[in-house]
Amino acid sequence: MDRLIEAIEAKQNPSVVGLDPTEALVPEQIVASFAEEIGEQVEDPTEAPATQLSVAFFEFNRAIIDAVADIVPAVKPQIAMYEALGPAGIDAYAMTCEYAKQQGLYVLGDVKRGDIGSTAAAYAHHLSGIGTGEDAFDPWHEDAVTVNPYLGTDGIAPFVEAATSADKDIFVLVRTSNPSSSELQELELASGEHVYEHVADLIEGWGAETVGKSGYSRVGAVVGATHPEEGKALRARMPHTFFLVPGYGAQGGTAQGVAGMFDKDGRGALVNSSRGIIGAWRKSGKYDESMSADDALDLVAESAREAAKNMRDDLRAVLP
Ligand SMILES: O=C(O)c1cc(=O)[nH]c(=O)n1[C@@H]1O[C@H](COP(=O)(O)O)[C@@H](O)[C@H]1O
Repeated sequence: MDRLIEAIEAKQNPSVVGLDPTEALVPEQIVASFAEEIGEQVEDPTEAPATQLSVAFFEFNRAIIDAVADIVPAVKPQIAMYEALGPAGIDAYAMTCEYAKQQGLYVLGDVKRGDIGSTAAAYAHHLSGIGTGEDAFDPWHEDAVTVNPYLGTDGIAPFVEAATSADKDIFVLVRTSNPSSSELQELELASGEHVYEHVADLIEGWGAETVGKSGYSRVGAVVGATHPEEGKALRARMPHTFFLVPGYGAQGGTAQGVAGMFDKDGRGALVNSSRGIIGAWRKSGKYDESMSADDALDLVAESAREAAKNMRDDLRAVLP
């Protein structure tokens, strides 16, 4: 987590841009501009739409990354958006991670994995890559991944091990931002605490051996921006755990609401916005269906930069 914290301090910005492209979030002329090129490349014409959209996702992401790389410390590509398109989408995901890393950004792969120990060990290759020494190969280019704790310690341990040996991190779901998160997470245990509080305590334990010079461990927690009070209490309960805080913007989370999730020095949390940044072009009032693909990409980039700056300034305003 020390690397992430250094990156946040260098940019004086505890926010991350979520790269969650969908067909609706990419201006249609950008997608259309790849029709001819893709039509010539694919053998099976039924593959063309998914391949075309995947290429468009990558170009869209690249424009956004170029526009925000000097402002934000990190990006969080959400793999679901890419997996939806099959193998071409997965390529676009990995290429996005690689490009972001080349631009000096910390890449948080939102893959939300979790399984029995032997399978978790395979998923943990997201962090450790494959091969060793001269044959080492990292197909994913992620600095961290999100993990689901439902399977308990043996579903987490392989990720902690891989993170430790590769100098990377994980973020484990604790109190998620979605409306029905309370169905399980708020259940009360015999001890009187809630399930999510018990998960919080487990996370402090899972990370205990990996606390870095920043005072935070490699095992972070995901705490939704839509739960300001619980987030504040979790901050006190989890002194060595860095928070990923999604749910800002599109889901209603605000800078005031997340302020309590930072520590007394204004560190300890990274706030995510995806649609609020990458879809900002739709609210710019400048989009026109007849504009060229290049102009649309410029608008996407310029609007994302503006939205990322506004988010940074909003967060700075509530931090010490
Ligand atoms: O792990 C996450 O990042 C996550 C956890 C959570 O509790 N809520 C949540 O929204 N997310 C992710 O954060 C992103 C939020 O996107 P926006 O609502 O568009 O900003 C999506 O990629 C979600 O999958």
